Amino acid sequence: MATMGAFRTFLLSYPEILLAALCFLSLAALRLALRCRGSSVPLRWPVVGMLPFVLSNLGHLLDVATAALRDSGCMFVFRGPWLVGGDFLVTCDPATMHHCLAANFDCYDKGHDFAEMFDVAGNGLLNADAASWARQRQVVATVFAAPLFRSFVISTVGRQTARLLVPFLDHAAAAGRAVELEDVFMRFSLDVSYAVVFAADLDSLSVSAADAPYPPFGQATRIAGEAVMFRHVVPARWWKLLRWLNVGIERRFAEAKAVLDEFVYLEIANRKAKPLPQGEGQGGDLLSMYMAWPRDPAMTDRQRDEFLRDAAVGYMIAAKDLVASALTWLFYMLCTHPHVEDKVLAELESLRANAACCGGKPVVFDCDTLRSATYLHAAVLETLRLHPPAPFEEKEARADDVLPDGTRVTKGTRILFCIYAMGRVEGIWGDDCREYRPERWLSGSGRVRHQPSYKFAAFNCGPRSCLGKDLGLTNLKIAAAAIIYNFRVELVDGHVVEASDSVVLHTKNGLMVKVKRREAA
Ligand code: HEM
Repeated sequence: MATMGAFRTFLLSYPEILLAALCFLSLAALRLALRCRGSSVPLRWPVVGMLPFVLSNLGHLLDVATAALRDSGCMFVFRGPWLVGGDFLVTCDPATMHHCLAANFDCYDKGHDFAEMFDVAGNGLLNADAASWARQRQVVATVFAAPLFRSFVISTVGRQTARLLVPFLDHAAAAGRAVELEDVFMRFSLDVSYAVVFAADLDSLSVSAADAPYPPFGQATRIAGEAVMFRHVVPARWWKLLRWLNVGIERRFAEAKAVLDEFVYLEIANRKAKPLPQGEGQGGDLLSMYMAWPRDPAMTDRQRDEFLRDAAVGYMIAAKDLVASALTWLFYMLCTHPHVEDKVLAELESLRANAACCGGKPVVFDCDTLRSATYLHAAVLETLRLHPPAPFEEKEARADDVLPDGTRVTKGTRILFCIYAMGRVEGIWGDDCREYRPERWLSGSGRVRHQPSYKFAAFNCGPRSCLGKDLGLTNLKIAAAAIIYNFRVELVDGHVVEASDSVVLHTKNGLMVKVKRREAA
C-alpha cells in the first residue's frame, strides 16, 4: 500500500512521465492493432489483455471465436486481464482433441474450478474426476445399458410425443397461431427427462398449460443453466462475490438449487417409504434403477441420498437441454433447407407404407421403424456437426505436457475445445463445411458413414464420451419424425434465428414458426 502511494505521488509530481507512459501504452496498442489488421485473432491489449475482444463481441462470441481459430490455424491463447488472470488455450484442432481427451486422457481433468462453477451437479459423474469419475462412470454405464432402463426411456419418449408434443402442435395448427418452437422443445424435453427420472408426469407442455409459466421444478433447472453460463463468462472473483453477498443471479441460483434439492430429496424419501412396484416394465425409471443398485456398506444414509440426488439432477442436466437444443436447430435447418425436409418426409412415407394404419390420427413412429430412416439420421448428424448442443468442452492439465503441434502446456493450464468451430473450419470438413448437407454422412450404398469423434465431437470424445448418445439420438428421431410426418413447419417471416453465447447452444430469440397439419398444408 505504502509503495503504491509513493508511486502515485511520484507520478503526480512528474506529470510528463505519466504522459510519456500513457503515450507509450497507446502507441504499443496502435502498433499491435496495425500488425493484426485483417486477422480475426483477438488483440492482446496492455493491462486488459483480450478482455476487449470478449466485451466488444458479446452476443456472437461463437462466430468470432470460430473466425479466430480459422485464422490462427486452429489454436490461440486467450489472455485475461493483468493480475486477474483467466488465461486459457482455445483450440478446435482434431489432433489436440484426440491427444487431450483420448490418448492422454489421464493428464486432463475437468478440474476443481469447473466443479465449483457447476456445483448444482454436486459430486455426481458430470463433475467427477480421476478415480471417483471412473467408479461412477461404471455405475452409470451399467444402468444405461440395462434393457429395462433403455426400454423405459424409449417408451417414455414415444408416450410423451404422442400425448404432449403432437397434440400441442395440432392445437397450435388448428388455432393458426405462431409457436415458439424452442420453448416447446424445452418443455417437451423437461417432461421426458422428468418422467424418465421420477416415473411421473410434469406436463409442462400440455395444451391446457400452453401459456402457463414453467412449473417451479422446470424454472429451477432453467435458472441453474443461466447461472452456470454467467459463471463461465465473468471472472471467478466476480461471481464468487455475488454468491457471498447473495444477490442477483447468484441469489436466484441458490434459490433454484434449494427448489431442486427439496423436490428430489422429498421424492427419494417417498420412494423409500413406498417403493414403486417392480416388473411388467415397471421400475425402469432412473430413480428405481439407482435405488436398486447394491449399496456401498461404507456409505451413510445421508451419503446414499446425496448419491441418488446427484444421479437424478445429473441426468436432467445431461439429457434435457441438449436434446431440446438439437431439435431446435434440426427444425431451423429443415425450414431453411426444404429439399432436405422433402427427402426426410419421402423416407418416412416409405417407412409408413410398411407400418399399420392408425385411422387418420397423427402418426408416431417407433424406435424399431426409425432404425431404417438413414436420411433422417444423416440430417440429425449434420445438424449436430454445425450446431453442437454443447459448443465447448473444457479441461485442465494435471501435469506439464506437450501437444501434438509442439505447444507446451504447464500444469493447471485450462484448455477450451471449441466444438462449434470444428464443424466450420475448411481444413477439417472441406470447402463446403458451412453448408448443410446430410449427404456427406451417407456412403454410395446409402449407409451412414462413421466419422471419428475427435473430428465430430458433438458427443465428446475418448473415455468421457456421452453415455446417452444412442438414447439421445433415438429421442431426437422419434420426436422429429412425428413432427415432420404430421406437420409442415415454416419459419415466421422476418424472424431472425441466431445462436446465443451459452454453455448450451440455445437461440437468442427463439424459433418462431407456423405449423400446419400435412393434409391441410
Ligand atoms: C443430442 C443430445 C446429446 C448431446 C449432444 C450430448 C453431448 C454430450 C457431451 C458433449 C458430453 C460431455 C460433457 C462433458 O464432458 O462435460 C456428454 C456427457 C454425458 N452425456 Fe450426453 N449428450 C446428449 C444427450 C444425452 C442423453 C439423452 C443422456 C442420457 C440418457 C446423456 C448422458 C450423458 C452422460 C451421463 C454424460 C457424462 C459422461 C461422463 O462424464 O463420463 N446425454 N454428452
